[in-house]
Amino acid sequence: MTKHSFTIPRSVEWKETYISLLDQQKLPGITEYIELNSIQEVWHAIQTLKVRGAPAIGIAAAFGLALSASRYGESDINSFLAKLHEEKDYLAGSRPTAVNLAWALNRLTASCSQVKSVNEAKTNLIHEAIQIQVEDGETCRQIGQHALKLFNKSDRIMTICNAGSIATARYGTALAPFYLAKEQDFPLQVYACETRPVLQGARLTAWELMQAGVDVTLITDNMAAFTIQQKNISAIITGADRIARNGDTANKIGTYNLAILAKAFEIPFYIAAPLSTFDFSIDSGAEIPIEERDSREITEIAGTRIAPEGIEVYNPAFDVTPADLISGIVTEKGVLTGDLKAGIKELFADKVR
Ligand SMILES: CSC[C@@H](O)[C@@H](O)C(=O)COP(=O)(O)O
Repeated sequence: MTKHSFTIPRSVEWKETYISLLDQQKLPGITEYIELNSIQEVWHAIQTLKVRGAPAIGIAAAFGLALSASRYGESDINSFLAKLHEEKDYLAGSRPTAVNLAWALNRLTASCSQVKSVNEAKTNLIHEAIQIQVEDGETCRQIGQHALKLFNKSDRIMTICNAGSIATARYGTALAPFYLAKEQDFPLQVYACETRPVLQGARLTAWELMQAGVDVTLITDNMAAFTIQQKNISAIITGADRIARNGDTANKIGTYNLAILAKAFEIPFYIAAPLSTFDFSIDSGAEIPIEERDSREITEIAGTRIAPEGIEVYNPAFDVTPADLISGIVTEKGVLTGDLKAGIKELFADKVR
């Protein structure tokens, strides 16, 4: 038993006949679990950010597909698998950027590649979805252990968005070192960017780190440069939604700004992500699909209009940080530094084209 154990609620829970989901849209004011009973409800929950963060999206989708398939009436395995693939494609379309979504769904269909009966397939799907969630918790802890070694006692670290416990099975990716630091009485201070337009930093990172007793200070996104200078920030760490073969990394909009600032201030800029966030099918970040979201995320704050009617809006949810601005990528296998393209190639040696 560690000295400090934290009790951040799980974002997704498998309940056999439904999925229980922490509604991240309502946080921090209301901690509410909703029941998802159909594949359409899972699609909608992902699309509307009730569940968000690359690994958590993958976990929710995996449970959604397993739940839906458990109710298929088909007795013929080929018709069952045809329907499974159709629903997999449907769920994969709920959000385009985080590759963990397709990765988790592919794992589910792969778990049925050798099955002989519908019952066997239904059992495998549920088992695989549970396994994805269990593995992700362990993976995130390993990421945290590797990331923590990058920091010194009393460092002040900046982050953006929420790559925390509720964005994963547990611990998070970029926030995992802060949980482990807390467990080990290793003092660190976190500066969280609020993360416009939908404020994952202010609503979620601030909330979950405070719950865990982590020393966290909230700033608006446009305070980043001044804060790095005034507060002597020693490093920046963020999560990722998709990493290309050359190390270019898509993450929440504003991440690229921070990477440029890190270079200007000569401090390290780290990405923390599991291997499931790497997309070996693409050579560079130019091939990453960037989600554009509803203009009201920008023209409104909490339902109140703040911009003139009729204004043109550009609302990309993610940006791509070029590999040459990234000092290191922390995975469950360790920290990649130097030539990221070569490091990634070695990490995925079995998948090299
Ligand atoms: C461990 S979560 C990693 C990323 O998914 C996270 O940093 C991020 O950008 C999330 O964006 P969101 O739009 O909230 O799903």
